[in-house]
Amino acid sequence: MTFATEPPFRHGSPERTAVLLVNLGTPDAPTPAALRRYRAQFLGDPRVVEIPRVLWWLILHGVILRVRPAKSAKKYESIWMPEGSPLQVWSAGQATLLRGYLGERGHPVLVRHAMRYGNPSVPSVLDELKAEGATRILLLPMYPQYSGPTTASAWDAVGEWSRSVRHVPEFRFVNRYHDDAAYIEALAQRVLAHWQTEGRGDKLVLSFHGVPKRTLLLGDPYHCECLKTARLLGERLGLSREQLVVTFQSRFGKAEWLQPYTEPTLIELAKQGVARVDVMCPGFTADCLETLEEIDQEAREAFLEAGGKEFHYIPCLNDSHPWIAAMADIAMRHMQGWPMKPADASSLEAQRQRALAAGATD
Ligand SMILES: C=CC1=C(C)c2cc3[nH]c(cc4nc(cc5[nH]c(cc1n2)c(C)c5CCC(=O)O)C(CCC(=O)O)=C4C)c(C)c3C=C
Ligand SMILES: [Fe+2]
Ligand SMILES: [Fe+2]
Repeated sequence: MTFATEPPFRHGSPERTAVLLVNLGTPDAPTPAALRRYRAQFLGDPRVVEIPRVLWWLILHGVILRVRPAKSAKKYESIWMPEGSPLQVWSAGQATLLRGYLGERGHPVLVRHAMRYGNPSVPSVLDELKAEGATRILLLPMYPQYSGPTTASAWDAVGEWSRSVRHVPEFRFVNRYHDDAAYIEALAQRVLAHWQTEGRGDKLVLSFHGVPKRTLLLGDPYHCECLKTARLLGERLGLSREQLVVTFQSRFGKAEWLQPYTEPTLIELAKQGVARVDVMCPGFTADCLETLEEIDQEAREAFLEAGGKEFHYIPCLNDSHPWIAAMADIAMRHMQGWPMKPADASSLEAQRQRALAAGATD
């Protein structure tokens, strides 16, 4: 084991605070080769697929890395934006906007985004932040609900990076904000804005990314946190139990995952005569393959084919003003005790106006 050579320590050298947003990651291009690289890293993580390593290696290299990348590349192609993968585009934008918001609130901090799998990688961004003088780093996951395969896996990457560093920055980790009032309010504003222009559906379907059911039985809090988010959002919107439907999507592999599954539920609703559904994915803070392709394309088609009349997809929080403000609130709360300038409360409305002028959505 060797540690990086670092400039000699000096008292009084500037110390900077940084916020690092971490999301899952996405391929660099919508091609089978890029997909294979991304997936080998993602699906090779023992936090993501919990089966004996030898068995998993055979399945991974035998089937998953050979057969499915071509299929998956076509799906990515259908959602790719001119600037790149939606998850990448939104994540970069969120970091830029958050930097502005925190600066206005008296926290002139470095803000970056990194991906657990793919680029920009967690170690490469931590290297950059350290080179820029960051001695305090807040890790903020773009997953509101904690789970081993997402949140804990991101922290694994931070831990691995630290093992090669001599002077490790002071880290703080936000594990969850599934019940944070500002996050719930940002979701509610997204739904209300949609209802205002499009009217209201018969049901609001909240579709969360699934995990294997086994992880729930082994003590992962993810399922419980998804249900709490849904309950709080339902209460905020004044919805009855009948009007709110919680489902889990993106099942992968043959094992049972959290139920009820999104697409079969939508088909069942259509068959029961539900004419219009509004569908939202509160567990994703940025639109990505799983929302734009799996929900807005595939699930939409399934619902309409089963006799449903109207399918309304409500976009993720992305660059909406209430969401960036919520991120700023959450970050500030976790940075307490770190040196900072006092917040200038009078500039908050001015900040909102500038954010809107700069392209954030309200
Ligand atoms: C939001 C939380 C997420 C959880 C929990 C999660 C668990 C999980 N995912 C897989 C397998 C796949 N996930 C895929 C895509 C994907 N997953 C998340 C988020 C969570 N995953 C996001 C944001 C994305 C989108 C990435 C993008 O590029 O837009 C995929 C598809 C990628 C592909 O190769 O086609 C798979 C497969 C497992 C096994 C798992 C829990 C154990
Ligand atoms: Fe996933
Ligand atoms: Fe999917």
